[in-house]
Amino acid sequence: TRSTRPQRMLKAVQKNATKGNPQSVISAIDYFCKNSEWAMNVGDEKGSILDSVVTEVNPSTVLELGTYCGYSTVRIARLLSPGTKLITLEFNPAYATVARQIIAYAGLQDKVTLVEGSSADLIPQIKERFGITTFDFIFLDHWKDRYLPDIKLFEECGLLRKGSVLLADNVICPGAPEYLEYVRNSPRYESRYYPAHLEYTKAEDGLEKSVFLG
Ligand SMILES: O=C(NCCNC(=O)c1cc(-c2ccc(F)cc2)cc(O)c1O)c1cc(O)ncn1
Ligand SMILES: [Mg+2]
Repeated sequence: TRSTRPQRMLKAVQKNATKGNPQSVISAIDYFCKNSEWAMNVGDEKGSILDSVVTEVNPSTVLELGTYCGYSTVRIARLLSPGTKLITLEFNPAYATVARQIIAYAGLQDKVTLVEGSSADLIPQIKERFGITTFDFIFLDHWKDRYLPDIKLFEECGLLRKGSVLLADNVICPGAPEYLEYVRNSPRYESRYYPAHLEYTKAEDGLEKSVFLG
């Protein structure tokens, strides 16, 4: 039977990247998406903004919602201080299987805990299952209609502290209008929009960075 796009992306990484070299994995995926098949990775333009925010925050506790093939997982994990791990949630088992292999090819498996399941189920379990009190940095890149309910869940579960940084992909395309309205109008967040483009295209998109004020 025909391979899937994530499987073809993995093959491209195994063919064109160097094992244990995260930058070469990132470049191989971007090359595949620009020259072979578009895929919904955060991409190089928004990825550079992600890099700068992660570097600025230098987080000790990190959560990513929406692993997909692990592109942004590799981008984030390669910047973390030694001993720091990130938790990434993926609902789709086929995506998770490819992501584990791409993360391992980059040599970052010891810095990543990939959990399969829905954010609605997993967020309330995080404190107990992973011994986390609060997150320093959260990257939202999963189902766009889950951004708002999940940020409310973070608040309810006490997973945010004064200064926690949330960075959301695709706030313009496909869009997360209710989430934007919430973080931009809530007195509990300081929000800033980083304009960019939908990965590998000229369509408008961007990242929204929101700092929890406590
Ligand atoms: O599709 C699941 N997650 C990906 C969420 N991410 C996106 O949907 C996403 C989409 C786009 C996008 C933009 C323009 C366009 F024309 C088509 C797609 C871009 C992005 O950067 C994303 O991040 C999924 C499946 C499943 O079965 N269970 C749980 N989650
Ligand atoms: Mg995205």
